[in-house]
Amino acid sequence: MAQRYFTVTWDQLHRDSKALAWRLLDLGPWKGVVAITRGGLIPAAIIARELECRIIETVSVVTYDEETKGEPRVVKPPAAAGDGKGWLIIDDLVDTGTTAKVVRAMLPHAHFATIYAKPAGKPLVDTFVTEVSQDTWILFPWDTEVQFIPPIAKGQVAK
Ligand SMILES: O=P(O)(O)OC[C@H]1O[C@H](OP(=O)(O)OP(=O)(O)O)[C@H](O)[C@@H]1O
Ligand SMILES: O=c1[nH]c(=O)c2nc[nH]c2[nH]1
Ligand SMILES: [Mg+2]
Repeated sequence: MAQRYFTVTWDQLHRDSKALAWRLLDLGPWKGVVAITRGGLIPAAIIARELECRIIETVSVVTYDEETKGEPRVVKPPAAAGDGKGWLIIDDLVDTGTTAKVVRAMLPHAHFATIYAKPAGKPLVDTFVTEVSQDTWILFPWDTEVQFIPPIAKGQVAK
């Protein structure tokens, strides 16, 4: 179980996705983008828009059920991307690197980019924007809602 949470708003996600696009701009041109569904879909759409890339392929890997990790299952391979040469793979984050390892094996010549990276998965990523600690769980805007939070003084647990 994560020790802390890092909440990402839609605004922040858009900003960080654009920051990633800036880092990728001079590394292209790209034949297309491979989005790792589902978490990579929205970042991939933002990045493809910024890089003026119209070709988007998907690869579906299921590794987690909420915060519980299981064996990675490839539900859909990235058929259009060949061995990955000239293609850009986008995911929202790398955590343990399990998903990245599976996708890299399918597309060994692609460039792998994520918005967020935790230390264990970082060596598997070519380009990322923000590092968070391994014990942090990132909460993405599609998994959360705005809700009432009690004042700090009321919410404190007695020590
Ligand atoms: O580095 P790892 O430990 O493999 O974790 C990272 C992966 O886990 C999440 O996907 P998830 O399996 O939850 O599927 P989803 O994208 O459909 O939510 C996330 O979107 C990454 O793809
Ligand atoms: O929403 C998520 N946040 C995370 O930190 C994470 N790590 C693996 N899979 C994840 N999904
Ligand atoms: Mg995912």
